[in-house]
Amino acid sequence: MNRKNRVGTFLEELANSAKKGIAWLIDPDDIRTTEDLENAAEAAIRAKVDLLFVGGSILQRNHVDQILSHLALLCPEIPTVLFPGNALQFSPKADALLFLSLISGRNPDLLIGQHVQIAPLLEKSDIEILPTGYMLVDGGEKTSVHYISQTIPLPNHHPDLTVATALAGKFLGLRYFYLDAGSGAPQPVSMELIKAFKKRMTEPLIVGGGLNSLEKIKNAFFAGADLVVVGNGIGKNPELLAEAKAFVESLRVMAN
Ligand SMILES: CC(C)=CCC/C(C)=C/CC/C(C)=C/CC/C(C)=C/COP(=O)(O)OP(=O)(O)O
Ligand SMILES: O=P(O)(O)OC[C@@H](O)CO
Ligand SMILES: [Mg+2]
Repeated sequence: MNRKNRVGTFLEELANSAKKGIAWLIDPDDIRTTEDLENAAEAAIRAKVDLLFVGGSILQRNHVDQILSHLALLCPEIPTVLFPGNALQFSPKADALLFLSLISGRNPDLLIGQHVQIAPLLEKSDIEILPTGYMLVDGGEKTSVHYISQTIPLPNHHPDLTVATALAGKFLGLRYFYLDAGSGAPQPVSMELIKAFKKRMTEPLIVGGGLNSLEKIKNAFFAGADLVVVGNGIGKNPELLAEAKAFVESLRVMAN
């Protein structure tokens, strides 16, 4: 087994420098034809996104495997990262897997259950495994993840709870953290929460949910997010990816 460490190294590099990254979350349900996928790959290459996340809370059909195989041919230079709502979405065709544990919740199936189901397959694959503390934050509205996970999100304005949760995750051995306000959240994760995390934690921080404008994305970065995930915002404004990436590039130039 030759397990790579490309995505983890990239995330750690972001956390240990002034560099920032952009991931595009592709919802498999939005990919209906080969043309949809070709267009997505072309847009990802044009915008120079750093990572392609693939997954959803639930899927209408499971063609994740096909999507990942095609993406590997269409844009081999952009790593694909599975962002699974459950073990059914696992595919060894991705470059990496967010091995999410929903540490903001108290649903044992999403803390350890789904993980046990998939562990033997993971051992046999050479996919990169990213042990990730996934923290759902109240984004002002109930989203699919709230409903599917049947958990209560962290309050968006009580940083001590988020920091305590992240610290517990770190002491359990989790190496990456994801603050998510949920897909399409009216209010993204607050700058206050992101800043509080970054003040106490050195681990890479992924932030997503409701980041549907350049201003919101910038705020997440200014507060300290290392990698920003954008999903639904792209459907409404296809230029958002390129704009966000251009902003990230300008920070890179300033840092050098
Ligand atoms: C480790 C493995 C294999 C599984 C564990 C899975 C866990 C813990 C998941 C946490 C909870 C969860 C359901 C996360 C899903 C996150 C996700 C991919 C959200 C994407 O957005 P959607 O909620 O599908 O958005 P739309 O409603 O816009 O389609
Ligand atoms: O679709 P959006 O709102 O960008 O959210 C992305 C992702 O963080 C949701 O889990
Ligand atoms: Mg979805």
